[in-house]
Amino acid sequence: MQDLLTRFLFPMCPHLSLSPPPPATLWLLLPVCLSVGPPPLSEMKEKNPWHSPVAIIITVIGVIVIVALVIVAVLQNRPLAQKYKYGIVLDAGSSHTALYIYEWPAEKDNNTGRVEQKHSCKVIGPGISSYASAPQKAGESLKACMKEAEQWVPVKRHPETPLYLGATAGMRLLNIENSAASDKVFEAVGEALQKSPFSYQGARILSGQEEGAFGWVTVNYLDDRLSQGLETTGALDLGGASTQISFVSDQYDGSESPSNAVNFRLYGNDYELYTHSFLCYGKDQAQRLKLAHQTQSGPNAVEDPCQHPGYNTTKKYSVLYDSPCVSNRKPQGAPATFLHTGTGNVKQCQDVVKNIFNFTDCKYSQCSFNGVYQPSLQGPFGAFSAYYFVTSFLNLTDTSVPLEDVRKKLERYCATSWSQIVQEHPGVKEKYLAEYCFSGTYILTLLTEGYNFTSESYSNINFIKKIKGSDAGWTLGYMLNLTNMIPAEAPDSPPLPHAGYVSIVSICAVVIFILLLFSLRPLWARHCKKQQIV
Ligand SMILES: Nc1nc2c(ncn2[C@@H]2O[C@H](COP(=O)(O)OP(=O)(O)OP(=O)(O)O)[C@@H](O)[C@H]2O)c(=O)[nH]1
Repeated sequence: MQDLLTRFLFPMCPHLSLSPPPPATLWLLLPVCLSVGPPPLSEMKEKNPWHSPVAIIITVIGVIVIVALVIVAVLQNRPLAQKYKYGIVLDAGSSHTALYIYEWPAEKDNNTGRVEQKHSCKVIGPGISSYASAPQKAGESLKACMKEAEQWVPVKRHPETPLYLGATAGMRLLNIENSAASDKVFEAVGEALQKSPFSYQGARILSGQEEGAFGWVTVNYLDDRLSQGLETTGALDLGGASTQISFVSDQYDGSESPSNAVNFRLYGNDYELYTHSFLCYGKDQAQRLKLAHQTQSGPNAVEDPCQHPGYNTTKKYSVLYDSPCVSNRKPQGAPATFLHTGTGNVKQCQDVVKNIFNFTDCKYSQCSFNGVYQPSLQGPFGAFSAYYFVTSFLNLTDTSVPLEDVRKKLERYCATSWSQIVQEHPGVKEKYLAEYCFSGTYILTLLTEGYNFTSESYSNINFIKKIKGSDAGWTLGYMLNLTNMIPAEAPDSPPLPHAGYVSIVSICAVVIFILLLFSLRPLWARHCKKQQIV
């Protein structure tokens, strides 16, 4: 382009220069050429207005002003080197504890930077509620993950990084059963966490409602539905000891069954959320409920349609009934153990599973089960935790597959002999392998008969583990809430990005310079005439 200007423009404006100026200034000289206009042919060789001091001074000042403006624009709006803040949440669940480290840009105003999961660590051993008889061990069990966290969070950020521990259904049950033991576990856990270099903010039991609501916040935050005010996704969480359902329904304003309502104002939008947590209906406790139903009469042996043919193991009554979910049903005079064998029949398994639900009692306009109000299902749903573990193992995450085909697939899986199942999945823990037939059947029963998903609405469910790299679960929503990371009102966003500011300032500078040259046109004309007279 510069070559073109040198070759074609300057011959057309010979009054500007005897020799072409340096290429970088060609563009700046172009408006001068156009504004001044060519002098009479006779003068072309003798008079060159560019050689006048006025022209040189104006050009130099113009160039300096433009360069200065562009430098100021670039420096003023230069994005700062990215610095991060961190937050840590320990999810003390019934089956195990997991630690999550979250990270977000430090320089964002109003805490509006996007929060992402940086790392997670699975604590070795059972959930903290299992340490009721040896509370110190609950604290010790967290040490390895806490050490890992110290390495993931930069040392200079340690003192300002908040550390929270939230306990769910396992501790809810222990608290019901033995509140003194639950306090001791929290004491031991608190002592261990206070020794960490982070800013420990305390440990507490989340209510079922909080667990459901924060799971819903997590899913919708990660999907950017809250910040953009889009239709929200419902959240289905299946834990070991409890299960949660949370969604927004046009039909629900909190007037019917107000205890299921949670109100949020997020990014300038109001949400009236329906949420319910069913204690004892997590995957592990539901299996206890089912086995308790099967052992009502205290038999020596149980033939279980939810176990594979060929499965057989001896189980203790004392272990099976060691939970507040079933302890009051322990059969009198039962033997110490029973032989648990499998027949692998899904239809019969579903019939047994249905016994743990009460589908008939309902004092509201409509219910899910156990007399709990539930408005009509609405919108898409994200199903996570054990919903995902089980459906992904069984290859059932594709909800566009008709429910009938899903049932047939499960039927074939349950009917497969136990020895074949063990042989085909050498890397999977036997504890999990022994559960998938029951868990798959339980999930289908809970969704269709419990929550009333139909063959049609079933396809609105997405079985998910992570969203954009962060685990789906209540922990992120909990931290966002405690650190006020979601503003109630929509934050003001800068009208332009950095590159936009620089471009606009540069364009304005060039335009001002051209206008300046045009405004000096009469002066140029006089100057040229003077030269002519001389
Ligand atoms: N198959 C399989 N099951 C898992 C895995 N991890 C956890 N589970 C089981 O899935 C169920 C749900 O796990 P979590 O979401 O961690 O539940 P939790 O937090 O312990 O339980 P709650 O306190 O009720 O929330 C439990 O029965 C776990 O034993 C896994 O990797 N594979």
